[in-house]
Amino acid sequence: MSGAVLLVDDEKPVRDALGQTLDLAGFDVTRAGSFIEAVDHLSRDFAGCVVTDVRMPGKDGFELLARATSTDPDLPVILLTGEGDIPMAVRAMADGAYDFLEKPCPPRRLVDVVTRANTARRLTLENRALKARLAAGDAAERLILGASPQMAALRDACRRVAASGADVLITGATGTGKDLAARVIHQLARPNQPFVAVNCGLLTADMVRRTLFGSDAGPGAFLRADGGTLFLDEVGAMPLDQQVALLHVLEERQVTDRDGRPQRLDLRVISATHEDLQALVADGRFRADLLYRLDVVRVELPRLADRPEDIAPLFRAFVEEAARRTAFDAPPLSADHVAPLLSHDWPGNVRELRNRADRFVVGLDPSGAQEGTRGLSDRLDLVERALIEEALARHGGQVSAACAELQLPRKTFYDKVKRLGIQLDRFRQRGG
Ligand SMILES: Nc1ncnc2c1ncn2[C@@H]1O[C@H](COP(=O)(O)OP(=O)(O)OP(=O)(O)O)[C@@H](O)[C@H]1O
Repeated sequence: MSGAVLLVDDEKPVRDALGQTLDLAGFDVTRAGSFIEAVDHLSRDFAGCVVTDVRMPGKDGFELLARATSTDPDLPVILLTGEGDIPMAVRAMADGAYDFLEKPCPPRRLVDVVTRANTARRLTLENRALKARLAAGDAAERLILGASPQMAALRDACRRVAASGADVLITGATGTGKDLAARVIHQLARPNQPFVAVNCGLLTADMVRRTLFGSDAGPGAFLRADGGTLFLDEVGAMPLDQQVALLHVLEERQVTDRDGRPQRLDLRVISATHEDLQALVADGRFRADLLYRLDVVRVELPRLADRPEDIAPLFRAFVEEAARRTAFDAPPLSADHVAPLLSHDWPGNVRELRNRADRFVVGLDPSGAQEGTRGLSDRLDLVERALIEEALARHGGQVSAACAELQLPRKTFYDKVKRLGIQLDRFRQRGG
């Protein structure tokens, strides 16, 4: 997990001693006795750093530095210098050397410098991979992570559904990615158009009516989503009388505006539920005709525990993302961290895994592996930020609703948003 080191020194005893120190510190060490032996290992995706002696018979360490920087200017090269070589080594820093170490080098210093170099290297490679993914893939590829067959099938399903224009029902347990799948379908089919999300589970009957059809406060979600996508989350919680009204709009594809004039709608409706709608129909809590109308195309999301091969890669991706978001370093992940993830059954699915990654990055991991590496105020900031962001997400970015839920005066809320670097825009519903 600590990364690779290409260790180059012509003197075997030095190579052995330094190599052993690095082995013990957990690095994956490749040893080379000369420039010629070393060059074959240099590549643009080498996942670590080079530690090379300066003085070697034949081509020396400076020539290896030149070759490494021409292969990849971001590959860290650490020079091992004798006493007389320091002025040259200092000049070599200007030519792109990462650092230099004077021989004999204390093990602790060697490990520190290599750890720093490899952290920088990991970030470089991650950024490159992210940029490549962003440049290469469509929204399904960019946003839906996971190499399991179920996730490949989900990406395909989103593409097919997007191309079809049909209304969609997304089913799956909490945190499996229903909201994400809806946004991906929208992005693939109607990018740059409004995406309006209504969470039927959070609203009273009267609020559902006003949110969907409008009120004195403004036009309803149908009109706001016109041209784009209306996402009805937790549709199983919709009150029965609103189900009738919804069915009517879905069939007629028109609503009346505030002046009572009929307006034709061009939008896709995506509904989502974690409930068994058929069972709700049997219970008399959901209309069979509405279910039939919503369920034109169905996308089912698998539980995380049913695709265990995705758990560790997703956790890594979320740790890296949390590190970028919080400006904390991503702590190294060892097998000790990954094993408990695989034995857990993840009732909260991907959301739970993502929250666990957030806690891991700030040292609140339940294994205690990172305990003590962050100060108390850093940890409290993260908890505060998570609670505020969750409230904003729940209320579609509406500050007054988030303040009410968190019982915070508006000014205090804005002070915290500023201090914690929360971007309110991220939570505002487009078109909403
Ligand atoms: N395959 C995936 N790749 C990347 N992120 C994912 C994936 N699946 C889910 N997520 C992330 O997990 C979190 C939960 O997903 P989401 O909100 O879409 O779940 P949900 O099924 O709508 O949950 P709920 O039913 O509780 O509303 C989000 O942060 C989402 O981006």
